Amino acid sequence: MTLFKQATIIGLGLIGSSVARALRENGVCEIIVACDASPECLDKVAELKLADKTEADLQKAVDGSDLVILATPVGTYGDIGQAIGQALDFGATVTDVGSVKGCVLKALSGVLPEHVHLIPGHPVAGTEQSGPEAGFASLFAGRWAILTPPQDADPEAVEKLKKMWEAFGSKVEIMTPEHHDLVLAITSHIPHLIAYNIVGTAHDLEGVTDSEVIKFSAGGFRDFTRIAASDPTMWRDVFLNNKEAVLEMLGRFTEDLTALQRAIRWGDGDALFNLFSHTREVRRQIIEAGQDEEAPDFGRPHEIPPEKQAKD
Ligand SMILES: NC(=O)c1ccc[n+]([C@@H]2O[C@H](COP(=O)([O-])OP(=O)(O)OC[C@H]3O[C@@H](n4cnc5c(N)ncnc54)[C@H](O)[C@@H]3O)[C@@H](O)[C@H]2O)c1
Ligand SMILES: O=C(O)C(=O)C[C@]1(C(=O)O)C=C[C@@H](O)C=C1
Repeated sequence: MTLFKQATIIGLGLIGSSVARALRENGVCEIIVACDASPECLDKVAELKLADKTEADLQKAVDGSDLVILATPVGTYGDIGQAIGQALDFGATVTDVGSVKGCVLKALSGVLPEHVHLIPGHPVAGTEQSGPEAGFASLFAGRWAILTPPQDADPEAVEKLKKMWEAFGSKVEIMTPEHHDLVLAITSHIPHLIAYNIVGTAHDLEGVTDSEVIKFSAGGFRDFTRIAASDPTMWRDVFLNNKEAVLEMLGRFTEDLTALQRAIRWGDGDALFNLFSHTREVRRQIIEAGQDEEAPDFGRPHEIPPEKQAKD
């Protein structure tokens, strides 16, 4: 289904390159232009034939495109917006895939011209890997794509973008950026913070325990190390740009952790057992939802091709 004439993707890492593959595989646009700050990345994109054209210059890259997708760390948006603003085609749609949404309008609405449709987006799908080789076309299939259009957004432009994500196999939900950032703070951002912290603490203990923390790391810790291997630049920008929601959710998390600490100290087995039973039920519900085609499937595992999976 051809929805756009020419799509420019800025940032051809894991997500941008997956978008390029999905655009092509599903015939969503006629021409794909790839733009990235890294010459090595653009060389790889050309070698993998992920785009019809590679272009290092931001203004040249967006010229003639009716769709521009930002797929760089969210902290880069302001500078990119400044650079492309005057070069955008009349009536073009500008969207993004960033993990934080409140910051997008703040960074871009002042620097983009009035004639473009700015519709922020976020595919809730990813892996811990980075770069154009890590991407794959089916990354978004069966996953949510969240759009956070401004209140005065053009309904036709929103609908077209919704159709693009649906063509990739995603289910689309529309919400406010504030709601997005609060929900994702607890379901995605804090889990990453916890993983970074526990792996960091364990690494610090290495000296004390004579390397045994890593040597005897059990399944649970290994799962944390996968998440803690995620891209440092991307996640630095997530936390700096979703500060309020993350700090609010972290406050609640810390209170609950203190309650657990107290239960352990005072031997309150019932409190521990009740919480662990409840969380087991949450997991069961998530798995069930993932298997039910009609239900939300946040818990459904990715169909990650074997060659793109984390190596243990
Ligand atoms: N990794 C995930 O699981 C995931 C999931 C959903 C959304 N996201 C979001 O997608 C975006 C990209 O993440 P990723 O995982 O693909 O990262 P990545 O590190 O794999 O790729 C980012 C690419 O952007 C390029 N880049 C950086 N600054 C640039 C600039 N100023 N101009 C042009 N190119 C620039 C880099 O060279 C790199 O090729 C982020 O905003 C992230 O929050 C990531
Ligand atoms: O599966 C993973 O490795 C991810 O971290 C993906 C994940 C997530 O937290 O679920 C990470 C960041 C995103 O913005 C969306 C998805």
